Amino acid sequence: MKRITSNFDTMSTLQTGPVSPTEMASRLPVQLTGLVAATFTPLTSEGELDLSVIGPYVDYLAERQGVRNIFVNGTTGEGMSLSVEERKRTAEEWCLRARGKMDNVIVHVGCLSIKDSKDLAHHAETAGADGIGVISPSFFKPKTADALRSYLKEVASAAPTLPFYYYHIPALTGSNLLASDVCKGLEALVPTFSGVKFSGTDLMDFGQCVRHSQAHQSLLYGVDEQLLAALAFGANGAVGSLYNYLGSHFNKLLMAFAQGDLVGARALQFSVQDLLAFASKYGFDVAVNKQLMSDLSGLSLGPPRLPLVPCRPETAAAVAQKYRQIFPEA
Ligand SMILES: CC(=O)N[C@@H]([C@@H](O)[C@H](O)[C@H](O)CO)[C@@H](O)CC(=O)C(=O)O
Repeated sequence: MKRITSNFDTMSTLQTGPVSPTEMASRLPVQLTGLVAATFTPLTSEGELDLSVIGPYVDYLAERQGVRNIFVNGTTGEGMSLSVEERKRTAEEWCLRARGKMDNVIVHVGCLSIKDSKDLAHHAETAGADGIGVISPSFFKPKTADALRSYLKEVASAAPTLPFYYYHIPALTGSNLLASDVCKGLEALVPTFSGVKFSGTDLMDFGQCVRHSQAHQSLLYGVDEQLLAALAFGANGAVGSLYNYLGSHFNKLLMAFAQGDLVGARALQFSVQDLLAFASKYGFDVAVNKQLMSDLSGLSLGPPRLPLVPCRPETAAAVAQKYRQIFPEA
């Protein structure tokens, strides 16, 4: 694992007084780029954590999908449905098993209670994570960008050596704050601010995040079926669930885009959209997605946790069949 905390360690020992945001930025680690798989959390059929699957899962991503970064305990990982203790155990196992195999393990630490978020942020640091991500609280929602920035500042302060990513996912948090507003001036409050995980469809907002970002920050897009559009706007990478089983396909898309082959990149993106258009007829959600990943990878990921209900086996089988038809080489 490429530990990217060392610059922060150096930073804290060298620091003798207040450091300007510009100086801080020059000490930050290099950008996170490429694909980041948002991992599922393996559960037993009784709904308990099944940590034994995490080692083989890491190998599958690295060897079969060419994916070298993971985002754990996020939406796909049902982080908000796990207890704090379960989130700690899961994060520890991912960090342990990813060592030497993944470049970055980013741990999502957002909770409804700021105390729990801070506890998880601190824990991620001690567990050896390479970064943390935080969503907006979603029950009492921050009414202003200022309020959310204050919240993010406090959570980030519990992991002062880890790169911090603001995780924008408005459809699930119900927050109507623009990510570009939230990020305005965030580096002055959060010295570790390293970018945004943008799981929204408002490409103007995304464009504004890119436009006002700093060179060391990563703009990671999270709506996999329209990644190509975000690349055109300047995304540095992508975090999403589909990279679990379409990582090698999306790596081709990234390559085609980098080489200026827009026709090729578009064809690769359209085939993903074809799969999603088919799957959405079945109500494609984390439950269906998790079962699909189990079927395609052979990893036993178990059921989702309530309130998500298990996907009917016929549904996952139909989507898996479509996947094999569209991606015969995968
Ligand atoms: C709402 C949702 O689950 N979005 C996914 C996407 O990867 C999504 O599954 C994909 O674009 C298919 O719609 C990610 O943005 C979520 C994510 O990165 C995470 O698990 O934290």
